Amino acid sequence: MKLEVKGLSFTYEQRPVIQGLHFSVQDGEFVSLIGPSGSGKSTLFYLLGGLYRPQAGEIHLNGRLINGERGHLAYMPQQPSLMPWRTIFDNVRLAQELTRRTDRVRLNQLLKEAGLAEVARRYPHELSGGMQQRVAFIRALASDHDLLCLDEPFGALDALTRTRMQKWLLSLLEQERRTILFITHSIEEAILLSDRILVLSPSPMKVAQEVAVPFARGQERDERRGTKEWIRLQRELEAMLLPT
Ligand SMILES: Nc1ncnc2c1ncn2[C@@H]1O[C@H](COP(=O)(O)OP(=O)(O)OP(=O)(O)O)[C@@H](O)[C@H]1O
Repeated sequence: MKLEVKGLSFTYEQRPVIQGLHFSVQDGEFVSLIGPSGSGKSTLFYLLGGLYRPQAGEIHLNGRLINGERGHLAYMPQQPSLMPWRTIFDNVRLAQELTRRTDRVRLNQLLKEAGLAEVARRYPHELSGGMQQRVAFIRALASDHDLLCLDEPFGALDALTRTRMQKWLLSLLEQERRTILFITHSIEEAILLSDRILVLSPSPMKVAQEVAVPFARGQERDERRGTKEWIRLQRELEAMLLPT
C-alpha cells in the first residue's frame, strides 16, 4: 500500500495550515510524523481520510488519486471517538462490519492482548481514558485496510502501559504486514517504532527534515535505547524541533 502526497495545501478560513506538503510512504513502512503542536498533523490525517478536501495537491494510494475520498485507510483519531451506545466489543467490531463478516476470534485475541478482555461487554463511559484509547487503537488494527493512520495512539496511556503497547505493536508488525503513518510527540517513541521519521515545520506545515532510523526493526530495537547512537539521534531530532 504505497501512499504519495504531492504538493498538498490546506487553508482553514484564510489561515494556511499545510503548504506544499510532499512525502511518500512505501508498502510495509512505518513512518512517524513529529512536529510542533498545532502545526497541522491532525489536519493532514483528515485530508488523507477524505474528511476534508485539499485546496491544492494530490493524495495517491497505490497510484490512484483519492482526494476527498473516504474508506481507503484505517484512521485512529486523537480522541477515541467510541460510540457510547455500543459495547467495547461492538465498537471494535465496527471496523470489520463495513467490509466483511466479523472475525470474532481475531477481535477477542486483540482485546485480550491489549488487556481489555474483561471489559469487552462494558460500555465506553465505564472505561478510563487510557482504556478507551486502547479500544480505539484495536479498532484501527482490526480493520482490513493495509494503511493505518494513528494519531498519538499511546498519548493518554501511563508510562508502563505505553511501553507494553509499543512492544505489542512491534510484535504484531513482525507477524502481519501493515503500512503505518504515526503521529507522536515522543521522540523516543518515534525512534523505537519507525523506519523513517518526518520532522515537520510549524504551520503552514511542510516536511522540514527526514531521518532514517539506523536500527533494525523489531522488538530487539528496545535494547539499543541508551546507546551512543540512540542518544545522538535523539539529540539531533530534539535540535530539529527547536524553534529557529
Ligand atoms: N476546524 C478548524 N477551523 C479553524 N482552524 C482550525 C480547525 N481545526 C484546526 N485548526 C487550526 O489549525 C492548526 C492545526 O491544527 P491540527 O489539529 O491539525 O494540529 P496538530 O499538529 O495536530 O496539533 P497537536 O500536535 O496539538 O495535536 C491549529 O492552529 C488549529 O488551531
